[in-house]
Amino acid sequence: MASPAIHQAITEAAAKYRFPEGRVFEYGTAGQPRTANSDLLNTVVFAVGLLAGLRSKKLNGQWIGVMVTASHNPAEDNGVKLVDPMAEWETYATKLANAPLDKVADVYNELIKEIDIKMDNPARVVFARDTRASGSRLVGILNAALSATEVEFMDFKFMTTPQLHYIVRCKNTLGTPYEYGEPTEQGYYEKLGEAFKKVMRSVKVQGHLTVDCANGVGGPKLHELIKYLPSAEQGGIDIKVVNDNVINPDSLNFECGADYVKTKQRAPPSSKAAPLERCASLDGDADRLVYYYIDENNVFRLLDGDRIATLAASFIGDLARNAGIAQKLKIGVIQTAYANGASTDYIEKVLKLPAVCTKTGVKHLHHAAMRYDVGVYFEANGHGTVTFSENALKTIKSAEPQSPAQQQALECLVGLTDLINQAVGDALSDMLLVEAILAHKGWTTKEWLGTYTDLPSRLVRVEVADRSIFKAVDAERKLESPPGLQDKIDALQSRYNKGRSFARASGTEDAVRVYAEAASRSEADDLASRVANAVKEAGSGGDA
Ligand SMILES: CC(=O)N[C@H]1[C@@H](OP(=O)(O)O)O[C@H](CO)[C@@H](O)[C@@H]1O
Ligand SMILES: [Mg+2]
Repeated sequence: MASPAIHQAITEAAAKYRFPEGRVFEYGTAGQPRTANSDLLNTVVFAVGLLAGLRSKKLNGQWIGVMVTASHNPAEDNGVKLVDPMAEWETYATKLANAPLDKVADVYNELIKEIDIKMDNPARVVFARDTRASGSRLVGILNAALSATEVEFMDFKFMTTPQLHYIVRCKNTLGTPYEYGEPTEQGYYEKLGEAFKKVMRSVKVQGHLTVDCANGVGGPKLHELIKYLPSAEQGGIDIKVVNDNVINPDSLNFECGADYVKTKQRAPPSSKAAPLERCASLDGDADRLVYYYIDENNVFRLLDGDRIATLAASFIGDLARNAGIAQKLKIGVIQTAYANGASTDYIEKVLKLPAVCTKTGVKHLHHAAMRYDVGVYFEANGHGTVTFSENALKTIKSAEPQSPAQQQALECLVGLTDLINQAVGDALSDMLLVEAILAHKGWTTKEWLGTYTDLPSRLVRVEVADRSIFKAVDAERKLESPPGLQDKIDALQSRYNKGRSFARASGTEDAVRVYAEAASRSEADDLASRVANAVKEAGSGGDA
């Protein structure tokens, strides 16, 4: 039980908010309630603050992170993510967030009993926010919840989501053999800068890179990171930062950023990049990254998360072989059903690595990646990273090189384990990884694109009356409900050369997403629209 003083403090603090009438909050794909109107979030953020404290107590005072962001979504949206998501805690969060405000303290007490929390344990929380205007108000609410429950906390102000993950990992490993780094923003830049220098010891980046920061928190943070990187003359990267306006809050994710580029399949209209210039886009909280360029025929060429995954897996595989430790490292690539079929083929047939498909949402990919010594995971939209197991770290760090070539490969691998943010997908760290790999391979984006040819694909959003009737199975590649719809999709896709299509309810939007790919653009479009029609019919109660 909470002390009567805490119970009262919670009730008093909660009395300042108004529960949004008729609203039920749910957890989405990213474990993050998000809403188009940030005013509705007050009570959710308050609940998340209470819960973060409980979670920390449950873990004997481990630091828990809370990030206030709505990522790639419009500027007026906001949301909140817990660093260290745990599936069963999502139900607790839902309970707290949906409790009437005068009952929040009672529900808090019920949870203490249900989760069996020792109230004498310390509770520690760190939080940060992206550049959204509503962020400061929401952080104030977090502050109120944490203060009411006497939780120790640190406000890291503006940060990218991966930076906050980094801080949490550093704080929780401090003084252990797995110490991750200095738990400060500067520590983050220093770690990446040092690691990048190590990985780049024998090579040079060719040409320059233009980075579109979605007018989000990634802009100022990239400017900062650049100070810790070797300059172009020293063999480092010549980075041109664009869309780094955080003064005008409405420009966030507006006609720019990784989500715009991936979904619209085009460069931001503001882009001034010349043909063949290497470009990258981050999303609003800098945990997604995509690359692209305009080719000599003025055609837009996208290098998305699938491409980053295949590039990283191929490079790390080569390094492991060159270092003489390939037999000791089990490498796997984790994707979702949205990965282009050509990338999966390339992973299995050319790289000869296992390709695993999980449900959408990085929490699922991350989990699956941890089953490998080196787990490369990326969503097609550009969110991902590489995880190294304890065994991998030990093998890499203790291997005795038998030749200068082996030594070089080992040093590079050691550098990669520091360069890659193993806590979470991190656009800034992933960008340095891609730049380093291209430099090592001596590749331009054109050669990178040439590794395989994407199958034309189409993603369609279908609005239905009730998306909850669409129940997916088999890593969300098949629907078990509504009855009969999957048979229809199967029949449709079998009519197209290399046809593959699936439908699943979005976890973040009130819609069903339909994906289709096939050998040609017209076939992919046709398949997508037919499956979308079947979904629409089934969703309106018609005969599927
Ligand atoms: C097709 C697609 O890109 N889906 C996205 C989207 O999830 P949905 O459940 O599809 O709405 O948002 C998630 C959170 O950002 C992201 O992890 C996921 O990849
Ligand atoms: Mg994001």
